[in-house]
Amino acid sequence: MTASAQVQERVEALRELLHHHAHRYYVLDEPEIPDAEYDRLFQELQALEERHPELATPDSPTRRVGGAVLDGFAKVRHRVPMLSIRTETDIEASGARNFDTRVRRELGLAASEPPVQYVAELKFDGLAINLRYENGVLVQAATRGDGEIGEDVTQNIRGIGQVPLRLPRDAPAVLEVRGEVYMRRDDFERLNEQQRQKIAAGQKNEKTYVNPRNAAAGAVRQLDPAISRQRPLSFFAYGWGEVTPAEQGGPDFHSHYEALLTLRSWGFPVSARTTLAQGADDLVAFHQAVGEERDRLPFDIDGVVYKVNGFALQKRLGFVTREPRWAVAHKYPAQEQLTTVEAIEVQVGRTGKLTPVAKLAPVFVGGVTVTNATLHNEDEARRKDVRVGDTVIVRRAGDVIPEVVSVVPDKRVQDAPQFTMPRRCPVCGSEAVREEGEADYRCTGGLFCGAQRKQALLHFAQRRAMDIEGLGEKLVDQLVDAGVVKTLPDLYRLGLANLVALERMGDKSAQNLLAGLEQSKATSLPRFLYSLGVRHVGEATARDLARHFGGLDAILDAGVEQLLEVPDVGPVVAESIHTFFAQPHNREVVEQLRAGGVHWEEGAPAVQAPRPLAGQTVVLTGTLPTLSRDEAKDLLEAAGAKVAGSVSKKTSYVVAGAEAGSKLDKARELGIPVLDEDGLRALLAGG
Ligand SMILES: NC(=O)c1ccc[n+]([C@@H]2O[C@H](COP(=O)([O-])OP(=O)(O)OC[C@H]3O[C@@H](n4cnc5c(N)ncnc54)[C@H](O)[C@@H]3O)[C@@H](O)[C@H]2O)c1
Ligand SMILES: [Zn+2]
Repeated sequence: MTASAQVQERVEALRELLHHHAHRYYVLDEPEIPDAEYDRLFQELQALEERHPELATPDSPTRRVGGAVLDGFAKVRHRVPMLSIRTETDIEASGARNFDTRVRRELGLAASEPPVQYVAELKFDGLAINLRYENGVLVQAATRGDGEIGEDVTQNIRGIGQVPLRLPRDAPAVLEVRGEVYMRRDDFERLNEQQRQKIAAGQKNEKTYVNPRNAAAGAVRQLDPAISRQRPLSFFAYGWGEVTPAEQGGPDFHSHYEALLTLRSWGFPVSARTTLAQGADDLVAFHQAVGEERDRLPFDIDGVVYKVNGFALQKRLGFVTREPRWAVAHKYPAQEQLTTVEAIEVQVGRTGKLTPVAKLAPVFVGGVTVTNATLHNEDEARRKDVRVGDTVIVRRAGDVIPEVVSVVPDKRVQDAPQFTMPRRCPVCGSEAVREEGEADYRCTGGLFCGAQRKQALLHFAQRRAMDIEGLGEKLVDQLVDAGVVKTLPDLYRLGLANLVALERMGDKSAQNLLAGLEQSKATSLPRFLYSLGVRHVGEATARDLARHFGGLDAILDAGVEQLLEVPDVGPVVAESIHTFFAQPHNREVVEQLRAGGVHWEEGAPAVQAPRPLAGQTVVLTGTLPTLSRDEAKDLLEAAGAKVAGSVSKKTSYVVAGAEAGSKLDKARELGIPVLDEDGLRALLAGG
């Protein structure tokens, strides 16, 4: 094989790959590889074509912009093509000099001539939109498409608050404004959190988005404008297309910067970071400064853009195929990279939440080396189907914890097992439970679990709990970090010697803390119960439990059924209390606290009317012959039932009177027992 046949083969392979990935990215909004990977392939092809011009073809990805138009949208032919921007490959700040050198050379400027003036802008990571205004009214919004023909997405763009629908009087008769539709990082995180909740609640057709750009593109190219409107989108203007010419009464601009300022005066958001720059030094400084700010920006950028400011100079520089010679994109380290998963571990948070975390082969993402990435929860880990050995895309943007966004499917290692969430806490071995409708598993060993130590101590010491004077966050950190306190009872074993050995702890504060601990021992049952930090047991529930059972032992041994008899305690709360006290380690801690001197006055169990309907849910519909709706409700609640407003699989009974409507139909459909007023009375009587 000759070298040139090899090169030709490589060129063809690259084109095929790039076509495939461009289609996934631009048309389907479902990229399979990170941008950095795409850019690498793209630049390899570009370099080969530059070295072997005979291999260039007009349909090469290097000659064409973006992707095709999605079915379902009307096509829009752009009056002025929407181009791409060349990327400077040297990502060091000094790479900016390459652009200035090229510009000066092409303009034939001698070294002695003054610096070229540029505009330096952020390169927003969203998607380009052309907004067309006629006589001051937004008439059309279109995506870039292949640069010549885009998609009409006017309905979806109208919903973006930052896009003006009307312009002031001094705007020209025809004005096309170009800019980027993007999603802020916080909006993106919130959207994905909502999506995860929906998935946890069993909504099958929902998905999470891989990054803000992808979420924005999906929202803009959403065929249902109602769904699109629920997606929080933002907009920045950075250019224009067709504009009424000056000789026909249009604006008479001479520079890019001047035009941007005017767009701003007409109500378009132009980034405050857009700056005039004199020569290469300013560009280098801009790249550096923005690079330092990047993590703190509220939105993703993948680089900065430099544009020659003066229109006269721009004209002299002109265009090559798909990009202007007067502009360049200068990138930063990519926020998404490929790496492999070495293990999947489960971490336990301060509050007991279990999070699956992928341990990665170290990879440089968004400017730092990353070795851990979150998989969020069981559903997400399964939906993405991440397995040990997989090649994955990792994303790290801003201060957000790095996450695995997707698996590269054709790199799956055979026989890698699917991930399963452990049913026990990996730190303390207590049961891990996932409550209905929740996305997360939680460790139930709150009093003993090493991961939850600090949280448990802080909660215990709170004023509304055991009220331990002088035990705040700093001291808890110190005590735990020094290994002096592991579980709650250790607090009552502290002596002066342990305390004064701590840094910055004087005799006096140590004495005060010991006194505070001593005082806290005399407490009340509700306070004590609350201080244990049982999930769903707030102060009110603690009080109800104490009143109902009278003493602690009855609570420790109560089954779910008995717990359900406590007013206001529903199935989720009952289950949580029961599971908590079923953990041997938690019970041990409670015993040790009592043995350590924590005490209260116990009462007698409350005498309770019988509650034959505890744990049942009843729906009322229609008019009953003698009981009013409120009376029926009171009777049911007094008997321990919950009265709900709608019928579901969980409904125990439906009580139907005259003119019962759809609730009755629903009950029949689901096979739920239907009672009349007599039936209701029999039920209340326990029969
Ligand atoms: N992951 C994949 O599979 C895949 C596939 C195709 C393309 N891509 C990515 O798409 C990008 C390249 O495609 P492109 O041609 O759309 O973009 P580009 O890099 O050529 O840049 C042009 C685009 O930059 C945007 N932009 C943001 N701020 C701007 C500003 N201040 N001034 C002017 N333009 C600004 C506009 O949307 C414009 O269309 C790359 O980042 C590439 O990695 C990824
Ligand atoms: Zn645990």
